[in-house]
Amino acid sequence: MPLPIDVRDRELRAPERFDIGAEYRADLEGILLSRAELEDGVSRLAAAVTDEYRGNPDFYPVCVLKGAMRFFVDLLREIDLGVPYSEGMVYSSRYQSGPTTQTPAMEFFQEEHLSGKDVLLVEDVLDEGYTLSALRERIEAFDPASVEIATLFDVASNRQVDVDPTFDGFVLPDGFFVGYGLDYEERYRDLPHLAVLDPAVVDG
Ligand SMILES: O=P(O)(O)OC[C@H]1O[C@H](OP(=O)(O)OP(=O)(O)O)[C@H](O)[C@@H]1O
Repeated sequence: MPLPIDVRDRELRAPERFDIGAEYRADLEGILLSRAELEDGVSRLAAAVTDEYRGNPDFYPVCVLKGAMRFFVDLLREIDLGVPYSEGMVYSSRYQSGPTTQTPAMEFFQEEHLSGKDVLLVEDVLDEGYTLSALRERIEAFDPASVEIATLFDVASNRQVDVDPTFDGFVLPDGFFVGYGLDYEERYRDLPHLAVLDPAVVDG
């Protein structure tokens, strides 16, 4: 199956059918992608990234914290370029206490290492696009050789600014997703599946 995998029309499955605790199940409307389906998507992305960067010591994957942490580790575990390369990370958040901002708060680690590198921004979800647009602009100021994007999830219908991923895992419908790094008020990142949160949890 070619990437991205479009799951916009897929039906949710009942949380009771999955190996998750009752404390979680009560808060979920349903499961869109199981752990096994996520693993398969990550493997396909890893193969595509490997094909593109094989033998390139300037490959510089950057983890966009915190949401992409799990995806980043799982992706890199399956990438073997045959040469040593280095890795970076950036903390980025649009959702500080207070209203959502278009420009994320961001903090790079070792941004001087970006110069001359073939940067791959590794993101859990590309939604409105403000985050990756701002990150890319900031990275370009450090004179990298190239900047590409790998996202596991893509809510393409929500895009507000022009950002296209080079490596795109799953195209999602609009919805409030949690799991595999995605959170609601910092909870549910640890859920191994991708689920839709029950609106009652958000509405209180
Ligand atoms: O395309 P956008 O509409 O800008 O949204 C996508 C961003 O939102 C989430 O991060 P968030 O700011 O919630 O921080 P987190 O990674 O710590 O959850 C997600 O991890 C992306 O970085």
